[in-house]
Amino acid sequence: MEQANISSLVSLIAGAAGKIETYYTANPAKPYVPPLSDTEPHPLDNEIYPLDVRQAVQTLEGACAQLCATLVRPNYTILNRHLNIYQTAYLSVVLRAQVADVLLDEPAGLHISEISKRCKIEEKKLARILRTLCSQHIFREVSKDTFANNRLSMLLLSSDPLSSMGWHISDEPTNKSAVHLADTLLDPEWGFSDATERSPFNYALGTPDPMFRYFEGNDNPKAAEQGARFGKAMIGWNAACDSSAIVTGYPWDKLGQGTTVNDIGGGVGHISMQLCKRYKNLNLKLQDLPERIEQAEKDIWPKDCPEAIADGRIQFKPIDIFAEKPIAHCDIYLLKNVIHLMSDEVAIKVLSNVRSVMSPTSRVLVQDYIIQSPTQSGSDDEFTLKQADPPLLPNYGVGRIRQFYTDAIMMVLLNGRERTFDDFIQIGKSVGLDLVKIWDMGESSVVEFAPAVLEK
Ligand SMILES: C[S@@+](CC[C@H](N)C(=O)[O-])C[C@H]1O[C@@H](n2cnc3c(N)ncnc32)[C@H](O)[C@@H]1O
Repeated sequence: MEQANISSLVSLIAGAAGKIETYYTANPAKPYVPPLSDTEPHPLDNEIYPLDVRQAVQTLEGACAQLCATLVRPNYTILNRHLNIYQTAYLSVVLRAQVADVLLDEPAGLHISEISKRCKIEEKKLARILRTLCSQHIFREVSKDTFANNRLSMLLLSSDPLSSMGWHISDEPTNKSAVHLADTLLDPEWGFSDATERSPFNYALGTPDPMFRYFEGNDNPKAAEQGARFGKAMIGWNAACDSSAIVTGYPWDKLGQGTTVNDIGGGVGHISMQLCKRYKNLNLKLQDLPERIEQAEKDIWPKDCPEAIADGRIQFKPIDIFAEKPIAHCDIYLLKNVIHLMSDEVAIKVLSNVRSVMSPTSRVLVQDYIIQSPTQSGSDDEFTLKQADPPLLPNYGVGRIRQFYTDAIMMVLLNGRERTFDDFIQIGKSVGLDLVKIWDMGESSVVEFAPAVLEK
């Protein structure tokens, strides 16, 4: 009779927790793990985790979840999963009512009557919502009916870009579209279509425009506001998922003076700007839809990186990647969190447009998740990501769940998808690109392609 391996999971948890604690205690400025009640940032909060610490975090989250799923009665667990919907609904309320902002600079907390007055939500209802979130370690009930911020609720402040991502997920467009996922998939016409404009987003919002077109906001101020909010949201996403790791995880400094990097679908240029500031050998080009490029050129870069404009190290050029070719003969074409927006058919079209303007020495860098299977898939090698040790699921289970949630976001909003290693090889092959290397960025990965060598 096969038995669950409880003690191995417990020791994985102990080992991973110890490793993370050591990482904190080695920090010279604040050599301790801050308590949840602390509202001051810790210097490590926005540091990119070293790979071994990242793996410890994934092991901790994966093993805790696997241990609970194993030991706790199944009907407890499944019922709680169904009830998760209320966490999203409650987060939406506190974001919209800006509760964290109201509690800012109130270390002793505020009585619910005062919070209610300032947030314009009925007192007893708001208390129930806050108490539920406190029980999930978001906010703190200091004494009965008096609430304060804590380490987690500080990330709900309207000034924090992650709160923009919270709005994007818990409100329109994501939440409303996700509610219609089952309807869309069970619709005999919509469910079997890979067309971008046949996604649950279009089903739910009743618009024929793909989400990013909709975000351009033509005659629709609400959509334009959501689009601008999304630009900020991506900054929060990148910080939370360490996806800026590409800034230090790829050998940019080894590239020659004047290397041109075209950040295609680069949004307002959050990554380009970091590359520009850090590596003086790089010249950047930023291409995105007109609205984003205008925001970048007129608003963001003059404020945050005027020196790049003065030195002519940044070029802004709008593009519709579905219909146009990018600027030709760049050394590097970076598509970060862009290819996953697309079905295979569209991704092939976009990448073949890129391929058609590449020089023989150009490279394409695609940064997305590489989907890992929950079943063992041979041994780790230079082209695969490290698998977890048993009894953990080989893909770390809940420890790497964001790869699957991001895949869900793509399906719901755009009929896009995250891809496996084999999917990437296949897509590359079909447009004349050969795989050079997989760069493990801790959570997502960078797939480097070069023009395929033609066989004589
Ligand atoms: C998920 S965001 C990624 C932004 C940025 N690369 C990053 O990782 O922070 C996708 C970007 O693709 C852009 N995009 C979507 N459709 C596009 C199109 N047809 N042409 C050009 N850019 C597009 C969006 O405006 C958005 O900035």
